[in-house]
Amino acid sequence: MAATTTENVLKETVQRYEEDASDDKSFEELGVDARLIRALLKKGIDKPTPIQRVAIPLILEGKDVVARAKTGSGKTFAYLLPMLQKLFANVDRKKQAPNAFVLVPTRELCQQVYAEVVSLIELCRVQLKVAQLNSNMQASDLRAALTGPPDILISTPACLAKCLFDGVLQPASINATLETLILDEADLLLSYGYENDIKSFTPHLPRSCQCLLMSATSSTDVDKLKKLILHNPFILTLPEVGNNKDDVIPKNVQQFWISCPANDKLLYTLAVLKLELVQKKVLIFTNDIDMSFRLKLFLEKFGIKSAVLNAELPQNSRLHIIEEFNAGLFDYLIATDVSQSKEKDEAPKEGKGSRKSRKHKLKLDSEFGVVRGIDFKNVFTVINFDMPRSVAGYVHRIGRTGRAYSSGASISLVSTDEMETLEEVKAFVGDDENKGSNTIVEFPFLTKNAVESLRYRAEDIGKSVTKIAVRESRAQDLRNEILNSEKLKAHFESNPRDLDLLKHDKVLSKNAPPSHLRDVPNYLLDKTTQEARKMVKLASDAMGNNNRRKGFKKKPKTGGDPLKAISAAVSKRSHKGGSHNNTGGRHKHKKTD
Ligand SMILES: Nc1ncnc2c1ncn2[C@@H]1O[C@H](COP(=O)(O)OP(=O)(O)OP(=O)(O)O)[C@@H](O)[C@H]1O
Repeated sequence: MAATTTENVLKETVQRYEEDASDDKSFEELGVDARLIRALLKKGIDKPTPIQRVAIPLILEGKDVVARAKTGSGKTFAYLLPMLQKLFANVDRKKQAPNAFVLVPTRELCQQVYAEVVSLIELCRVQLKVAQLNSNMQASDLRAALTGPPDILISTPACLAKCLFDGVLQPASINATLETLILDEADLLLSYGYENDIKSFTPHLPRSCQCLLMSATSSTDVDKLKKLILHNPFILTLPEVGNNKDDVIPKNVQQFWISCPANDKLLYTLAVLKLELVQKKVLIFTNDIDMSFRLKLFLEKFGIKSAVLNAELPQNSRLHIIEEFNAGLFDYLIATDVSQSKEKDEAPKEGKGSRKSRKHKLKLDSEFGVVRGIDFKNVFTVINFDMPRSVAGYVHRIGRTGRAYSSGASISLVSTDEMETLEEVKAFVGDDENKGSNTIVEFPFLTKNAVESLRYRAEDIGKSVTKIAVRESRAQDLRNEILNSEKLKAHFESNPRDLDLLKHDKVLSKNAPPSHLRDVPNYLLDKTTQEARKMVKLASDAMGNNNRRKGFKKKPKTGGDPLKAISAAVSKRSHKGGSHNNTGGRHKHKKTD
């Protein structure tokens, strides 16, 4: 009976907050500290996202919160802002352990959250110390990082467990000091094999510790964690305020698919990119590392430079590739989230905490960490060169675009073998064109003629990218990146902000790409294609892509719908009698080549 009453009270309060979320409340009205508001403004952020509107006041009131909101909805600031605000008010210099733990599933995410916290602290000019740990660190390094101790600790659960096991952190100090525990990407923590690690510190959490659990999707794992850590939390489910709860893909992402024979995927990718039918930056997903190199070598021959990102690369390189891509130093990134394809088939059975199963999971996990939860900045287009094997994988991939208030598009190349997955995706997101956004529809801009006009060149070049060439470049890239990684390690210790040291989109082909393949002559383009590429260029302008590159976040004039942006651009053009100042979305920014 008592439980039901508590539940009712919680439900009512959440309902009240969710109603508030649909208001256009400012950060100030949410009670956010003026220093943090100024810091956000410097980052180009002036109004909260729905999840921030609901979660921030609850967290500031000291409530335990479980927040589930779609990818890219701003969950990180939803917990970081109140966490920092709490620390601003109460810096305890005599403590024996950090006041706040932020636990995330991968090292990439540790780095991402760490960078965000450090940047907020610097912009606010407050004296808070943050430490980031990873399981590669020796006990002496861990001890050094925890000397002080820092106010905030960002780590994976495994590394925190290691600190406890090695006596680097004392359970009693945690019990005496910890005020806030945050589990970010909570839907992934258990599947990454961290259950025992989490169980190793939960007994030491003080009762007064505020616990927050953030996730993009709901799962039994999130429920399990909830039971393990939280008592009577406020459950916030905000896929879209007040809408269908399964609606986890941002509305501002236009989803397309193209039916395409498996053997023609290189050709179709070339057509979409070379004919400029999509806006940059572009993140391309493959299920296979060899295929990512094949695609890279192939595109190189046509003057399209790209970088590859996969779990095989050393950690420092991976972080640096993401930083460079985010900084706009190259436009095409080919990522392989291999384990996503293995997830269904190979993941060990749940609940087996054995060393063997942990090891196996961690291997998969490091691969998974390449993509899940990573905040790739200003990606406009996601291309599924290979279809992901699960709908959840699809949701997370597509979630790399359309972050916060920006818009984006996705194109999935679907072979006959992959039709089943497409059907599952369609069943999940819908495919009714009349329903407008948030459905997956056939890509309207790529004509058969346009594809065929490139076939001869593509097949010719495709043949030259042999298995041996792929293997050699993969090995070469790995050697380069291992070398880079060492340089990076040394360099970043003294210049953590320097991005310009190394290039990741280097050409790997032994022979320079033939110059005649760089441009597509106009006679090869049919009328529809010429119109489509003009529209994409204009849309790119209309959506302020040039500004985004410089780090501004500009809300699209068309409310975030790229197709609307296209029509807006077209009508603007016809209004001006066809003359316009066409910068064409081709950004003039410094590249590292
Ligand atoms: N209020 C805001 N206005 C504009 N941009 C924002 C706002 N809040 C966050 N962002 C930006 O939106 C992007 C996505 O935010 P974040 O990484 O927190 O999303 P997320 O919900 O954690 O996504 P995922 O589930 O994929 O990890 C980031 O680049 C962040 O800087």
